[in-house]
Amino acid sequence: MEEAGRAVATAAQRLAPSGRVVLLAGGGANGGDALVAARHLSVAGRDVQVLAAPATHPLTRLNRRRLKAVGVSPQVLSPARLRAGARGAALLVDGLLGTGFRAPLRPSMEALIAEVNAARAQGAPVLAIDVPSGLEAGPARAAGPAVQADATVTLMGWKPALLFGEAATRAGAVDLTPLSVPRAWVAPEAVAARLPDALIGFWLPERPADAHKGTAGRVWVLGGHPGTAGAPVLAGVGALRTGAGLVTLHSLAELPLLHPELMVRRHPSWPEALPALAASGLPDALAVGMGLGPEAAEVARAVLAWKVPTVLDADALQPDLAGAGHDRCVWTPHPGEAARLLDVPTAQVTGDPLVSARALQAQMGGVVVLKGGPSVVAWSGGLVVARGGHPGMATAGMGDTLAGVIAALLGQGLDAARAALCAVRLHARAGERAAARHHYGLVAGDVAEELGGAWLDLRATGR
Ligand SMILES: NC(=O)C1=CN([C@@H]2O[C@H](COP(=O)(O)OP(=O)(O)OC[C@H]3O[C@@H](n4cnc5c(N)ncnc54)[C@H](OP(=O)(O)O)[C@@H]3O)[C@@H](O)[C@H]2O)[C@@H](O)CC1
Ligand SMILES: Nc1ncnc2c1ncn2[C@@H]1O[C@H](COP(=O)(O)OP(=O)(O)O)[C@@H](O)[C@H]1O
Repeated sequence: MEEAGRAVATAAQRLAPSGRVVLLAGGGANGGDALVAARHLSVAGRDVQVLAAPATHPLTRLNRRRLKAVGVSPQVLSPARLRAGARGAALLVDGLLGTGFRAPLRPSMEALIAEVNAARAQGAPVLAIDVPSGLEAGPARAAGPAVQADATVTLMGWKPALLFGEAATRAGAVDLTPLSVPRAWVAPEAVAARLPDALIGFWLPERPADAHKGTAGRVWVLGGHPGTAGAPVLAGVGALRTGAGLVTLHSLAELPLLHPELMVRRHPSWPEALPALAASGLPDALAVGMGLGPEAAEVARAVLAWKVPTVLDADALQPDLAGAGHDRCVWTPHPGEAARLLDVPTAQVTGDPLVSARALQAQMGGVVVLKGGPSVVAWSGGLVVARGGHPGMATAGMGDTLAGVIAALLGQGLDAARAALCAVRLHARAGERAAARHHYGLVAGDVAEELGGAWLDLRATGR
């Protein structure tokens, strides 16, 4: 609590370097963090006003005494006092409710939260401690009445509510403060790891000066069907723009020859094509499913038996492939496809993407990328929530490009988990770059064009 409160005080100093700081302390440990912050701010010479509920947590009681010892006496917390105190305040610090909050909100607390939001509307910025009050830390569901913060200092780990859905917009800019506490103390809500760009940049493969197209990864894309013939092309371009040396598209459909760098082979039927392909020498990686149509599950089952590093996307994401995955395969469902695999409503997937991603990984094996804004990567050793991306990426074909990016990294020798983690971040970074030019008008091809630049951005942070 001491470390947490000090981090909150530091953030408060940064957000409001002068003026009166009003700190709101609930009865639990979240309120205790606010009391510690108030002490540090007061000792630093800041004008602080503390409105506190009766303390129920022993450390919160202790920190109330410590605060009094430096000459600050908390006032009783009430909506009227909050309204009066917020007038002219440089900053409101919300320590009403943290991870101990369980919905539904009691009316007395709802009135306080309404006052905080009214004060913010009048111009007082709000800094939330751990999670904005009124948000349950765990689920990613839409918030009921909750504090709208400008910034949040979250403690120990990212809470799902700060990452997904409408609730995440309540937190403003989030800063993570890791605390030096035993792992066992980390609240179960604080499970979502986010990888630094520097680590992704470090993992991206370097190639020697004498590299040639045969050493930069041979990738096959199996997909396309009349009406969805563009999907494998987008995956192929994604693979090329991620550095794959040789990319061949295999399809029963006639594919648009928009990119002469892509090799295209049209086959009469999959039952004829698959044995011939296997006999011709397997590639370093493959992506299967993009626009492939009704035969996708059978094609996917056949190629999984090849044990080549494989991305399974779109039509290849079928429940009857459960358990057919191997440790070099990556499944890339969006929430609708994830719901089909898990046989649950889509809202259940989007309501708890972390739990859904774990369940999918257990069901399908290998690595799962549950796509969205943001995406979740799950493998047997961990779970990571990706950074970045842009809402302009919500457009058809974006996932096809990602499948190609993953395949290219698999083909360049990354293991499945690292290929997925690097690809998702590369794709998101490329989306951010493309959005700077195209905003909501960006299309999958624009993202592919930015993949090289995104790679350089990430590598610059990683070396
Ligand atoms: N774990 C650690 O190591 C560390 C944890 N840390 C901090 O502890 C925080 C968690 O603290 P916590 O567990 O004491 O709970 P907390 O968020 O203060 O909520 C309890 C209060 O909420 C109230 N309340 C609950 N539901 C309600 C409702 N529906 N409607 C209205 N009120 C409701 C409940 O009231 P009661 O039920 O007691 O009347 C009680 O007053 C965490 O977020 C972080 O900030 C840091 O110090 C770092 C180390
Ligand atoms: N709002 C967003 N923020 C960040 N990334 C997004 C957002 N919307 C979509 N994406 C990304 O775009 C891709 C969409 O994939 P998908 O739905 O499979 O597209 P398609 O099936 O049309 O190819 C995913 O990688 C997803 O993470």
